[in-house]
Amino acid sequence: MTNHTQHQRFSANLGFLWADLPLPDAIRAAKAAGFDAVECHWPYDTPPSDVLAALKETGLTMLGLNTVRGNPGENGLSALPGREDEARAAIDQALTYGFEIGAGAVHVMAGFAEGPEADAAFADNLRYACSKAADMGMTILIEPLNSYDAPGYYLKTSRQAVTIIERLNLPNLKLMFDCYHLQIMEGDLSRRLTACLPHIGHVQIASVPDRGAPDHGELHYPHIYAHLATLGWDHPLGAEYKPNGPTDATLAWLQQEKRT
Ligand SMILES: O=C(O)C(=O)[C@@H](O)CO
Ligand SMILES: [Mg+2]
Repeated sequence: MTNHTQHQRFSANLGFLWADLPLPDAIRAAKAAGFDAVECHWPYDTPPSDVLAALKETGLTMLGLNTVRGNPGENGLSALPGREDEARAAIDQALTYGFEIGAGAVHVMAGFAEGPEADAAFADNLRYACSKAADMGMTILIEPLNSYDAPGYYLKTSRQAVTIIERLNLPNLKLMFDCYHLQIMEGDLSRRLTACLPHIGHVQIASVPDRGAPDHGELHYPHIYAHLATLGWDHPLGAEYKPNGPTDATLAWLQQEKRT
């Protein structure tokens, strides 16, 4: 039973939802299912004109996309010392593609790294990304990932991300608050959402610990939705979960939220 009055809106993360469909068809499927927006991971194999056509046809907005991960086994380039040229090429690629399809944000992926040289590389690459993104009216997101799924990933906690955001003090540098990752790493999500709110650019959801639909597991999402409503959060929440079957068969939670 939900207890919130303000409806949250939801964005389908097409990196996971309808991942078996070509991206334009996944956008159409998200619209048919009742999502309010879409987001993706790595759309680069699809011509941006095809994505744009599907967005126009459905009236949905693509909220964001990721920079490429790099070589096989890598998970981003921007905190890797000595890889600045590749990191910036990845940032340029994401911003150009994102701008063309009207996406508001690019998630700059840090990669597997640690230590002072990684800190410096990440800061320099974020300054570069934010300056270019500002010229395009876009936001740069950084996202802590949990250490079970991404052991050794540079960004591990919201605390670390907020420290970077506050130190760099760039108006278009924001936190991707993925409830799934942050529940695993830090918990205390209600207080953490409140504390991080000024720095949050996007919120994502999935069940914990299995990263399924947000209707089971250790997080009670109706509470999170209500809490976000009290904080005045009104951007669509990114449904970034791994369907345990055909995506359309996993959407009871969305239909329930639309009914409340
Ligand atoms: O894994 C996540 O969570 C994401 O949001 C991806 O964009 C990063 O792999
Ligand atoms: Mg995420």
